[in-house]
Amino acid sequence: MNWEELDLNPRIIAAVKRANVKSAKEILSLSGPDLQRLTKLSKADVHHLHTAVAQAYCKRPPVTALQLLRGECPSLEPGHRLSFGCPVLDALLRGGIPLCGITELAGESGAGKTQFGLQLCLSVQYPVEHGGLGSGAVFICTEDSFPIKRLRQLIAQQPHLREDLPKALVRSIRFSDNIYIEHTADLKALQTCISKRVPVLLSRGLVRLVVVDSVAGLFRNEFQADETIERTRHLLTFSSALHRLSHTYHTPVLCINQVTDVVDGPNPGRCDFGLVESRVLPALGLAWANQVMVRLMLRRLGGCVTAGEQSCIPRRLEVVFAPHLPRDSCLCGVWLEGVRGVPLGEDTHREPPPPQQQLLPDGQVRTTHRPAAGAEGAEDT
Ligand SMILES: Nc1ncnc2c1ncn2[C@@H]1O[C@H](COP(=O)(O)OP(=O)(O)OP(=O)(O)O)[C@@H](O)[C@H]1O
Repeated sequence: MNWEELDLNPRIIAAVKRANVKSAKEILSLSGPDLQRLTKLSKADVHHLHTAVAQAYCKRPPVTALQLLRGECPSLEPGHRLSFGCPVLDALLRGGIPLCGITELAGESGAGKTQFGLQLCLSVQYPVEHGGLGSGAVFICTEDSFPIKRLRQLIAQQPHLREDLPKALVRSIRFSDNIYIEHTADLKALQTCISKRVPVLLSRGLVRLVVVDSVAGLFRNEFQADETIERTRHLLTFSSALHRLSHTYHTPVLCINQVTDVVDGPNPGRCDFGLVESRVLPALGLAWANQVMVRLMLRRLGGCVTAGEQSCIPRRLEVVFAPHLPRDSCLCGVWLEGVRGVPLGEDTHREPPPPQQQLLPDGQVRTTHRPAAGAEGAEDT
């Protein structure tokens, strides 16, 4: 921060420099009494300091609609995205997940969706030049309790995942201090969290990523099959609150979603975004799909993929739709150190045999999927 540009008495600026306060963010997130203690300034001086810094921030040029559309932010490089911390995944998503709008990650249970969410909570904390946003994350759990053991493991393994970064930088970040965990057991609690608690964290600059794990559970549980209009109304209220937060604070929002089985086979009348071949579709239907800017699908495949001494069940991360991306996919795995893509050429993935098709007496075709040799009961190691 260039303190000399602020409309402040040089005495106050000197006190701030003496106290080693370096950024406007630090000033705005400290309370008056804390700033007084640090700078040894009077209450009136601290009030002037807070006001001058806040005014300087308000004078930043407004973001235009075109900038929002391109994912640009005046203080960031145009098109800056939140990196996954893995070159293969980042290449698929052209840098990572966009800063504006809702990114959905759908997949079956055990696909590794939560692992992706946790990894983003860590990568957001790296400085902008290393693909992060230099801030924390808020992780909203709606069903299961927060996987704290796995988070600790991922933090301990960060030097291995981010081998591209200086070890001292990785060790200097206090990852667990910057992840705010919220548990919301019902829709009312979720709305309160999104409309009251999350904005406080965002406005204080404490977080720059919102993860909701997951969206489907609460909306499925709280409404009966004949209450679709009411459910859609709540869904739209929820999604518009997320959009407001994302656009106001230029913050990526990751919504984890479950999938539903396709029971009636391919149906040309149903809008499933080219996923007609799939046996599962993201939950919550078209009303929710229209609120999502980027839809990603994560699938567990058969077979096994190895890297060094580790092996795991391969996953395919697929871009279903996104305004800036083609339909594409990449192979990845959930390893001890986190989610990583498998680069082409290093692909040791053994594909399972192709599905067998059998014509039944009633004219229908039965498809049987067989696991790869040696993959039955395979577990990630
Ligand atoms: N320590 C670990 N090392 C390697 N892989 C792990 C580790 N912990 C979890 N996994 C992998 O991640 C998978 C679970 O991932 P995750 O909990 O993210 O799934 P999910 O898609 O969120 O499932 P659900 O919808 O049931 O919550 C496990 O099946 C396992 O393959």
